[in-house]
Amino acid sequence: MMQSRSTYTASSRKEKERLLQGSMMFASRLEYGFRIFISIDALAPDPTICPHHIFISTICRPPPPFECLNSPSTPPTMSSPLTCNVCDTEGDKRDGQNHTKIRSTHKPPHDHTSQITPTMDSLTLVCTASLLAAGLYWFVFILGSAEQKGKHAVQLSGGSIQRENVQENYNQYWSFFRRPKEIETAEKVPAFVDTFYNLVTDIYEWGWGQSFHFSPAIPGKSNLESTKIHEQMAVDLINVKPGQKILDAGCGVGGPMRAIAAHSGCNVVGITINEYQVSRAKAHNKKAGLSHLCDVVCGNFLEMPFEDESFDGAYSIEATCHAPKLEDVYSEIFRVLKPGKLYVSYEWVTTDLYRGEDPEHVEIIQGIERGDALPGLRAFSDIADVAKKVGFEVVKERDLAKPPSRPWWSRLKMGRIAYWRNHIVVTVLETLGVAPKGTMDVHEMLFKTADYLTRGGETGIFTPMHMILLKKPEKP
Ligand SMILES: C=C(CC[C@@H](C)[C@H]1CC[C@H]2C3=CC[C@H]4[C@H](C)[C@@H](O)CC[C@]4(C)[C@H]3CC[C@]12C)C(C)C
Ligand SMILES: C[S@@+](CC[C@H](N)C(=O)[O-])C[C@H]1O[C@@H](n2cnc3c(N)ncnc32)[C@H](O)[C@@H]1O
Repeated sequence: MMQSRSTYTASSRKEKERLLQGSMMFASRLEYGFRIFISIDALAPDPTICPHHIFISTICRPPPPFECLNSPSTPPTMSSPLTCNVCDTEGDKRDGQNHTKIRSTHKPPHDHTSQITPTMDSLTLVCTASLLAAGLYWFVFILGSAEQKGKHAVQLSGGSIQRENVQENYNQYWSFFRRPKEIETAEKVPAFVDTFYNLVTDIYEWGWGQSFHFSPAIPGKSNLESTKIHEQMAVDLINVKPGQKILDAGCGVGGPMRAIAAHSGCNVVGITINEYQVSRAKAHNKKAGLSHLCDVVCGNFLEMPFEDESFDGAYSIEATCHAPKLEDVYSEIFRVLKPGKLYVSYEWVTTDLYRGEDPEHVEIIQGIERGDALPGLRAFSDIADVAKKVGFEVVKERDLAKPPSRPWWSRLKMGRIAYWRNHIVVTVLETLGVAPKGTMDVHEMLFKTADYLTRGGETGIFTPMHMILLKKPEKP
């Protein structure tokens, strides 16, 4: 960049050396404290500054403690023929390569310090780039991954849906709600639920973790620990022994399955309607070294591909709420359970505080149904009746969300700042074409759903953890 020019006199060269020394000292003093500002400034180049020397010119904005060789008594004008003390090119002259108007290096105040080039130039450039890269990495990977073991934001996909069809599938998902009769058609529900999980599975994993359910907050325990305790309680309730075979109806990506297998030593078979979740669950099982205890099948829990009386126990966590008719899934679970064995379910229901005539209550429940692919929430009082109807004995029934349990929705509320950050991450990634088109819409839907769920919890009209423990009677 520095070119020798025979037009320079010895004294001007000496003077320049002196200047260069002074500039270096000054700049090194400034460099440490100002680097960030310099870098930011440098990102918005002033068009009157020589583009080649932009960084250095910016460093030297504070007046230097020495005289400028080229500082003219009158500031240079567009027409004044000055010489650039960095590249020694005369003002207004174009070299066709690096400099548009060399005159611009003489923009007051003193831009002579641009002589610190090229080391400073590249150093600042490298530092700026590194800072930006580190910031971006931190934002997307560290902050962007709300749950430690979740997915990274850059991996967000539409599940088994091809990326160019994500937007269309999201629109289709909403069309179920625009035509309420569709949703009442029970046979269409599994496909609608499947579409939903293609759209949300990655976002759930990214922002929530591998267990797609709520749990009561436990003082002094992390979300991950509280979740595990809630899952282990389910298997403790069904009283199974190591080596026995248990069913996970609606297993998601298998967070509960792995916790339960590791805790109980049982063989867990999970079923989910969503093919993408099967592949995720299998990959997680393998990574956790639990493939020998955990198996996952893609299928409909309304008509399971399992033999009658083939399981020693069964559980479902926040999954059977997707069934258009609860008796259909309960009767299937009844069929595959061995006589005398237990089944526990954590159900999503409206509580006795829900009033169908209260417009706010209706709005909240509708909001929960639409954002969670539910064909219609049931009342807590219906659950035991359905269970008895299909042949189960009710052993225990309790809303695990009731005090002294701590609010399950506090995790949703605490995450609000994270949701905004996620919203920015998703917007950036979709705009850059990294995340498929439609991801922003799905994220926005979940964002609103989180609000409805919180309101459901705060008003007490809804619970996602109505626990019911059922027994298949022994054969007479
Ligand atoms: C049982 C079901 C799912 C329950 C929960 C696991 C999910 C319900 C709402 C979801 C979320 C809402 C807000 C999202 C946020 C905007 C995003 O940035 C990160 C992910 C969320 C936190 C997401 C995580 C999962 C939920 C809490 C239903 C479907 C029967
Ligand atoms: C909210 S997720 C819960 C997953 C898991 N129980 C957990 O807690 O992580 C609901 C699960 O039910 C499954 N599901 C819903 N309807 C289903 C159906 N008809 N057949 C099989 N699985 C179904 C979904 O695919 C999803 O895996």
